[in-house]
Amino acid sequence: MSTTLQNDLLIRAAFGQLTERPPVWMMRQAGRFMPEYWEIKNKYSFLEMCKTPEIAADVTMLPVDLLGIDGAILFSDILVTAEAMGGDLSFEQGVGPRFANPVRSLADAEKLNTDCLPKLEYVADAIKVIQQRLNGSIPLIGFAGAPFTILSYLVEGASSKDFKLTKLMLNNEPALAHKILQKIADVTVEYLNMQIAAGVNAVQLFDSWALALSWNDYKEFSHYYNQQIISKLNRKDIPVISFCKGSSVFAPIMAEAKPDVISVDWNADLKNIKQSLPQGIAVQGNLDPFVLYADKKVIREKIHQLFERMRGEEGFIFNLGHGIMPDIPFDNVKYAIETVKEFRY
Ligand SMILES: Cc1c2[nH]c(c1CCC(=O)O)Cc1[nH]c(c(CCC(=O)O)c1C)Cc1[nH]c(c(CCC(=O)O)c1C)Cc1[nH]c(c(C)c1CCC(=O)O)C2
Repeated sequence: MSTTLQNDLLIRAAFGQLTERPPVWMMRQAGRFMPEYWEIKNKYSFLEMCKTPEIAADVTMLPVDLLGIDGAILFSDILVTAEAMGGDLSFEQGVGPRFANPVRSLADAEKLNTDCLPKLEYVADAIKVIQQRLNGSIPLIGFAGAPFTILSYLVEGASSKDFKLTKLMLNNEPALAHKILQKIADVTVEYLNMQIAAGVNAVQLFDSWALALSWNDYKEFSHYYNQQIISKLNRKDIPVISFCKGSSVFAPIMAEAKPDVISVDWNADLKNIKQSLPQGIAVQGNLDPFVLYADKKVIREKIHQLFERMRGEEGFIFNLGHGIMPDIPFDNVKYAIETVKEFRY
């Protein structure tokens, strides 16, 4: 697939090559910071948008057409796997995701359905529509949520600041947590392989809230499952990107799962992380997204600072350390992308 792309910078960098400039895409690049997103969002609910392939494709294409990024990311959400497994999911304005039936007991866990791939068929359909629209221009990145992060939403029933109930389960009922995590991992393998079969050019595993875990808990409740998933993907020429908040600390463990790319939050020095990893693993990141609120002069300086630090490093994809916030000015995002694209090593 990658050999036929007009712009394969992202794929080359993901496979550890030195590129003429860093490829750029941004987590949450199709979202509320774009007025054009709201034009669509005002007409449909978020889940309707995800589940209607033509609409998911329209939203996926917004940053492609308006920002000129080097990679498109499928418009969907990490929580669709949990919904397909039986989670009663809704997204409320200003509240975020909610599961009306949180999973907190063995009986709840047993109800989770792992035979749910047909319910996610709309994602494969969306991928096919998006690939027609992209028409070989840039790679399409598919994704899924990692089991620990999905578990946290299923247990808490909503976004959480401290993951109190989730950690209580890990500590008091580890066997229950493992039962749920294994079910999520099994679904995630099938789901990502479905996305690969439908035509994505790369996949990213989002373990956004791994940051909440201690070193040992990360190994036991997160890494163990991420490694299983990554080892079971039909990767061939499809690079696998592993993202978590906490990667500044967990990168050495993440590397053991053998992803092609580790996506790094903004706490660490990216070159130090890169050089500490086994040969051949690429890095993605790691601009603090809050920089995008600043003056353009500052945005430019911080991007160039990162690039100078990464000069000569093979396998570097520019991205943020986490997603774009909804109130970041569109103009600043566009400026940041132009700044990356003008740069040459
Ligand atoms: C934790 C997480 C979620 N979803 C996701 C993560 C992991 C990435 C991260 O850590 O930011 C991943 C995600 N969510 C969305 C995408 C689409 C592609 C992209 O542009 O990156 C991706 C890759 C769309 C979305 N997912 C959501 C929106 C906003 C929906 C709306 O319009 O109200 C979008 C565009 C809703 C969502 N979905 C989720 C939350 C917490 C929320 C509400 C809070 C928030 O908006 O940040 C769960």
